[in-house]
Amino acid sequence: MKESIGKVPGLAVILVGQRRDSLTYVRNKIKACEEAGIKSVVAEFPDSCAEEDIMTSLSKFNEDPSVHGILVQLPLPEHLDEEKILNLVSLEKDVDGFHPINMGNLSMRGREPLFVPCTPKGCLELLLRSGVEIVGKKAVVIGRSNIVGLPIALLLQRHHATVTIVHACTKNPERITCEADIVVTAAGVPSLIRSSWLKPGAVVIDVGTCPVEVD
Ligand SMILES: NC(=O)C1=CN([C@@H]2O[C@H](COP(=O)(O)OP(=O)(O)OC[C@H]3O[C@@H](n4cnc5c(N)ncnc54)[C@H](OP(=O)(O)O)[C@@H]3O)[C@@H](O)[C@H]2O)C=CC1
Ligand SMILES: Nc1nc(=O)c2c([nH]1)NC[C@@H]1CN(c3ccc(C(=O)N[C@@H](CCC(=O)O)C(=O)O)cc3)C=[N+]21
Repeated sequence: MKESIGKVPGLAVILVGQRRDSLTYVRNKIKACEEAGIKSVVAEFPDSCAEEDIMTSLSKFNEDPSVHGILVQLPLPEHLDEEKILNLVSLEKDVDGFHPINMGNLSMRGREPLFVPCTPKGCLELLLRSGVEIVGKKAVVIGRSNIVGLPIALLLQRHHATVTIVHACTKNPERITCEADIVVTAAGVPSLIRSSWLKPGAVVIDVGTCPVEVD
């Protein structure tokens, strides 16, 4: 990085609590940073920490010129106000793309967000690099979370697909998915999609990961 852009980019990660999945994801991110020549720092807080502690740490990262990107690992413990915390992340450092202004710009025509959430961006990239036509196609996204389902749906719409979102309250989801040319599923429910849910030849991306017990 230093050689190619003359600077060492810095990533700051805020990690609250000891969730096993979060620890794994953060470890993977740090490893990816090392491989890419990005300097990373992790600010770790106990589950019981005060909101103020996180806000103070975030403000420091916002002002630190050696930090170019900030990630707040989600989910946060219940007692913390996710909205308040994510709102404080500087727009220019919001590499997750979770700030409401970045999400808002993603959803508006003619606007460009500074960052797009990485998993949705990866899904779109996968479709584009695989030569899947998106314009005018029927796409169904299963899940509407802020970090996966919603931004994927918005991205597909930006690429001129006709998008339907299926969620936990959707009646007869099978009838909707079986008409889709493209299905992106991110519900976190294993074995939700059966073959009868899909049109032959449909392109399917399964974003979901689900831990299963093996003996
Ligand atoms: N590979 C990757 O990079 C990533 C993978 N993931 C994985 O993707 C999955 C989704 O993650 P995330 O979006 O954070 O999860 P959330 O739990 O926040 O959201 C799940 C979504 O799925 C919907 N849903 C739940 N059950 C059903 C159902 N039976 N039928 C239809 N829709 C349903 C929910 O609907 P409702 O809104 O109505 O409750 C909700 O919108 C998880 O398995 C997660 O591990 C997540 C991030 C990155
Ligand atoms: N601020 C924030 N940003 C996130 O990007 C974010 C988050 N919070 N909270 C939780 C979700 C979940 N998430 C995943 C990332 C990678 C895999 C992934 O790569 N899974 C590997 C396995 C990884 C492993 O277990 O070693 C796989 O499916 O092959 C899954 C899920 C990111 N999230």
